[in-house]
Amino acid sequence: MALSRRNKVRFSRLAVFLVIIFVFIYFISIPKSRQAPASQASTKDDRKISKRDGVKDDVSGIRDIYDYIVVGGGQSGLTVANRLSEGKDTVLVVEYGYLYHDDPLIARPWQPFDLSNGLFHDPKLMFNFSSTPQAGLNGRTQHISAASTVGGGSTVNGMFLNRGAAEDYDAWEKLGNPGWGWKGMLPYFKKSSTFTPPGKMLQEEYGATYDLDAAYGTDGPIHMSNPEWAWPGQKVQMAGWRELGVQNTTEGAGGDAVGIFWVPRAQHPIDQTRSYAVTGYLNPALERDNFDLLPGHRVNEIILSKDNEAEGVMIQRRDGNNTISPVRARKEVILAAGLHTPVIMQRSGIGPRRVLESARIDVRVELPGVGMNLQDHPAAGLNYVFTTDFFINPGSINGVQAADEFKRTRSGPHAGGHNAAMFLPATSFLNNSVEIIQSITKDERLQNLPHMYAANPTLYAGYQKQLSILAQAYGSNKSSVIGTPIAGDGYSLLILQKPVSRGTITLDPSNPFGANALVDYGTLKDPLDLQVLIGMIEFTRKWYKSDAMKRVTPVERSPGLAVSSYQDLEKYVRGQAESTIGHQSGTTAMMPLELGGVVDPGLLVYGVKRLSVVDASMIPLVPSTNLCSTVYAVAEKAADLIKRRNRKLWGMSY
Ligand SMILES: Cc1cc2nc3c(=O)[nH]c(=O)nc-3n(C[C@H](O)[C@H](O)[C@H](O)COP(=O)(O)OP(=O)(O)OC[C@H]3O[C@@H](n4cnc5c(N)ncnc54)[C@H](O)[C@@H]3O)c2cc1C
Repeated sequence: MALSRRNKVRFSRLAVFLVIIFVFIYFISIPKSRQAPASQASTKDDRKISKRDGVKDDVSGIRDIYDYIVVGGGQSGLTVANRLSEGKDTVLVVEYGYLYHDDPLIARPWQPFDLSNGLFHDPKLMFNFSSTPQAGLNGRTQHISAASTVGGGSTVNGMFLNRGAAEDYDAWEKLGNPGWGWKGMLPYFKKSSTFTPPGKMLQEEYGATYDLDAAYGTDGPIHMSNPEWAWPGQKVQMAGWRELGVQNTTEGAGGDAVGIFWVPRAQHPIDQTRSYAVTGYLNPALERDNFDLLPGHRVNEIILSKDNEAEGVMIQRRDGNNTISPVRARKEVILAAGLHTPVIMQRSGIGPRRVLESARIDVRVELPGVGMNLQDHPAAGLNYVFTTDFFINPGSINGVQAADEFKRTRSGPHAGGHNAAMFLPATSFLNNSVEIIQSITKDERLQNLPHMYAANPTLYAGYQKQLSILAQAYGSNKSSVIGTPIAGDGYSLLILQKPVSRGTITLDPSNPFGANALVDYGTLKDPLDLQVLIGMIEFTRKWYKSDAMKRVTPVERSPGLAVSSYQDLEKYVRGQAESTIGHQSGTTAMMPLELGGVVDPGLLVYGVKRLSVVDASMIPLVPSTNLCSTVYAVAEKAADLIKRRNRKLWGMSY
């Protein structure tokens, strides 16, 4: 039926009116308390968004429904999203941060050679808030070290791409997770990486070794390589450790991550630029029609059906617009929001009853473990000056010369930083290791746990199971409890790899949707962690006195040799140590429900259908290593598990 012109005008006015009414009713029906404030970002928006079609500016550019929605376009999120979009399934990644494709500091963070002011602390790339006061650190708060940009931690991290020892992953299996031991993880370490062996100079002059077959892949998305360059001081430092009985390990990435070994960097071997989730996983996915990335948007909560099925997510722009929009997922909602994964679950009514009730959130699924079991790698430092130093050393580099050398040769200090490390078993440096091992499983440990553990016996049960595994690890010479970079300078960063203290991440009950998460690292709350760090300080002082180290005539600047009694060292560590090196993990642990676990070995959240977790928060017990390559392997394995179960459910879609 043809409409007259006047009727056409009337009809379109009516349609516009109805749309306005609908939109108005929809948005006033979303309580203000479920909206985030306009922006929590402290810096101006100077992002550079790729013009590629898959990068969306706004919800108007995305579909109403996707097969998969990935919450968080950080390291694990991009990895999983790439693999899930390999076939025909549609995938949306919602990421709070922005995409900075062309930032030269991301590609080569070593250019200014001052990381204290550089990439790690660039506010545009990071979440900018602090932890709660840390009782174990004299009440000091800690800067949260977590990325908020596309690529997440892989965009900002130190590019040190090591792996834990086989026993670290076998511990995950022992915690009730078949298939997650070293044997189950190795194929995914390999799948995620392409390894280029160290060059002739590193091998001949510095003794760099590797074992290609035992450890590496040759066609994965992430490059692992070392520039043909090292600090001369590193040789001396390694010789000093050898005097104290520490052995060299041929290959640290093949399950034998104990002793002194060379560590490849997440670096492209040709141009020495960062190889990360954006270059390895995002860029190829952006070529596909079935893949969309929505940066600059925050997922507030998961949409749950009446019978607790994850149907989609509620998303909101990060900058200045309080509009909240739903997006639906046909197959699965996948949480990859790192530090914020437990908070998103809690906002959605999934978590410990007391936490949810204090924030007046309806309890949809009571899961006591959500936000508990927080682990990181706390670190303390010793500062020395080498009065007979080498040229060139990290303190003496001339930025202009180094930049010029890099331009000419693609080598020198600007070609890349740390490339060697030492990881030590407890028995190799602690005088009282037997006493410490015996005390690990004692009941006194329970007194140092976060008060929220008291509300649920499963949390205690899980922790006690972890302690029994930790006691074995502390007694094993194939598992390390301290790691330290071998960096060629006089700063010794001593990193505790197997803490027994635990922390929590919870929403702020006074403003669950708007305020920052409450992050309590629980650092050094348990005195056992302190004992181990102090034991390592003493061992490190011995090392500075070794014949090899005498060559550089080291003089201790801090804490200073006058600080030598246990009490004085305790004071020093509590006043100086840091809670985090960006390794927040464990808060939605993969463990059985009766051990306070949150996800099953398929990474599905207990009590919720079609909701999984794939980021570092699924780690039940933090491995003795920096986490980047572990996160890639977990996410690769997660993608296989997710594809497999959905293929069964939905029939072959590709
Ligand atoms: C400064 C720093 C240095 C590090 N150095 C090293 C190193 O040298 N070697 C190493 O092996 N490891 C290192 N790590 C650790 C490693 O990079 C991380 O463990 C890893 O990247 C974590 O990956 P993820 O996927 O779990 O989380 P992330 O990569 O942090 O991803 C989470 C993403 O979710 C987004 N997000 C959060 N909330 C929301 C929301 N509500 N809605 C939408 N998106 C959201 C965030 O913006 C972020 O991009 C470092 C980490 C940091 C922070």
